[in-house]
Amino acid sequence: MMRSAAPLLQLEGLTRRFKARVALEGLNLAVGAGEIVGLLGPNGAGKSTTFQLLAGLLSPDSGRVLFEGRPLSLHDPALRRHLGIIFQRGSLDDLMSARENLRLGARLYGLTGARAHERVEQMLRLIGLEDRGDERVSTWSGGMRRRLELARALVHQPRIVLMDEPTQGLDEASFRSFWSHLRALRDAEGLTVLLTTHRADEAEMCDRLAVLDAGRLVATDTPAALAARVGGDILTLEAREPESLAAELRQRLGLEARVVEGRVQVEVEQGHALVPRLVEAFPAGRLASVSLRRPTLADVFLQLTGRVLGADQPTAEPARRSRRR
Ligand SMILES: Nc1ncnc2c1ncn2[C@@H]1O[C@H](COP(=O)(O)OP(=O)(O)OP(=O)(O)O)[C@@H](O)[C@H]1O
Repeated sequence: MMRSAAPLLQLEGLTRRFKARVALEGLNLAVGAGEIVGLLGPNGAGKSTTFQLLAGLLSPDSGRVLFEGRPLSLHDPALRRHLGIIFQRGSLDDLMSARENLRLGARLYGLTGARAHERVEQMLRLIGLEDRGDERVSTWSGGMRRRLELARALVHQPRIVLMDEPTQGLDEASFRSFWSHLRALRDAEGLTVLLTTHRADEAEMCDRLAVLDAGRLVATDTPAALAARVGGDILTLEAREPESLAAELRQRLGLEARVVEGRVQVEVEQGHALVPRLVEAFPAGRLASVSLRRPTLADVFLQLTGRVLGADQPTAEPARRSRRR
């Protein structure tokens, strides 16, 4: 499918405070037609606030949202019908079947009769649940429900779908299945997607990411370009006394070592060359294990903000020099 770079959705200087607390500070972001863009950040970064501003559940203190260059007002149904929304808590009616949920979704947007029927069946097929459509959704697994949420958000054929933490709580298999259906729908319907996430694996699936930290945009780029900002490899060392090991790595070997969630982490150019040196420098009693891997988006986030993605607290090493670039 061809993707155009012209922005379908534009966020301009979006700012929202809750009393003295700034939840979002001057967010600028353009989302092109056909793109899957992820807002990535830990708890409290401002993702849900952004989502609520877009969904029309909150109004901004300043800034605006444009859809195809036109300001998106909270109460303009003509524009709002171009949006499909998946809330974090979900909006399915448990007492209804999947088909009934989809029909209700269609009716809310004025889609009835044969056209509604056709669209409901098409959506059930696209999410691979056409055989289960008459079952009550209360009996369904979390993964099946999330796929149905997706179908329900898209039943009126919106141009863009907003999803707040769409795969929260899903296991690996359901996560994969949700994303393969989302991609298929994007290709089949020319859909544009803006989602929030604090999962590094989900962020990897997006075409482009906007990294948020404490209400501010700290980077926007493709996942690959962001990952490339962390040069080389990530070495993770397990030790009984991680803090003292990190200090020694810094002093003796001049490495940029930090403690992340109880393990020592080092970012190095040539990880495999360093492993034997480490094993030699530190006797077996001090070093329980050494592992080497390529950087993930969680490492990128740590480098950009000094914070662990998915955690509420700063890393256990506040004294380290700031790595904000
Ligand atoms: N209704 C509200 N009243 C007061 N403070 C709020 C409100 N909503 C959000 N905040 C604050 O604004 C900041 C941003 O919150 P937001 O919910 O947007 O973060 P988030 O990135 O979505 O986090 P999470 O992943 O936990 O949902 C936080 O400090 C939060 O406490």
